[in-house]
Amino acid sequence: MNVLQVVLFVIKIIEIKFEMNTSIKRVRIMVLGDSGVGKTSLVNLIAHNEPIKSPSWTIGSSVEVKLHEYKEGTKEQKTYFIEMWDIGGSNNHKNERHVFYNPCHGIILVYDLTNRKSEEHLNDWLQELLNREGGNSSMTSVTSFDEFDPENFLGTNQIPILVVGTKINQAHERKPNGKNFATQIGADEILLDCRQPRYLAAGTSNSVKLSRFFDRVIDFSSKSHERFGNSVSSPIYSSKFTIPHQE
Ligand SMILES: Nc1nc2c(ncn2[C@@H]2O[C@H](COP(=O)(O)OP(=O)(O)OP(=O)(O)O)[C@@H](O)[C@H]2O)c(=O)[nH]1
Repeated sequence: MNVLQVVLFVIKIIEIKFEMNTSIKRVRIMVLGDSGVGKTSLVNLIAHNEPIKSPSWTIGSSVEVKLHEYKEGTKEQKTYFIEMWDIGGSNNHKNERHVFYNPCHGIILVYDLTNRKSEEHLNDWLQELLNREGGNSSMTSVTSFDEFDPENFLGTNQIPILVVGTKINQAHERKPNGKNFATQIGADEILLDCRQPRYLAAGTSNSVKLSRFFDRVIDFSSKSHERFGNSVSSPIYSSKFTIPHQE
């Protein structure tokens, strides 16, 4: 058994105990991006509303859980557990990472605003997840397409994606609207400093975007269950597609 298999085994046991102890449903989000962009810092801020003091290098993955009120303030309001799977960005584990990618009900793509390459790499991260080993083409909603088409991301059956740009406190310039990755895939984007809780404070546009994203993830998870039952896999893309390279 290698380290990743041991980690997965322990996670499975925790999940089984967790399910025995609670009737609250849970959904699972993958948090992806290059090493050092701030995934651990972001996930900690979202889960605990406070910055992490000294984030360590993530080996394999780590999981944080947050309680979320689905459709808060409406008759449909319901509490859910949001699992955020922080996947280590190091290339050392590139070949084994796919074991964490299933099931997946939503994706947070993280890049560093001071590191242009990290935004360009988001397409690779998306491809890696969507074409993951174990991806079952019979469960996907999209066939193949050569050119990126935002419609393929915006349909109600498509997996929700949120793009997050970190280290805004160090960023000097920002690409004009329309040139950034989030705009190209038609996803919501949040820009923040993960060390400052005010960026996700209640009532801010960022916190509204995050809450709306979690609601969409829950909708997507419910639809997956309706269509595919309690399958281990969730229906996400496994199609081949390309996103035009940014200048
Ligand atoms: N100034 C600033 N520093 C940040 C921000 N987010 C993260 N950092 C710092 O960036 C470094 C890397 O952050 P991590 O959260 O460990 O990055 P990661 O993406 O989880 O990295 P891996 O575990 O290697 O995949 C740490 O020193 C953080 O304190 C931010 O928004 N602003």
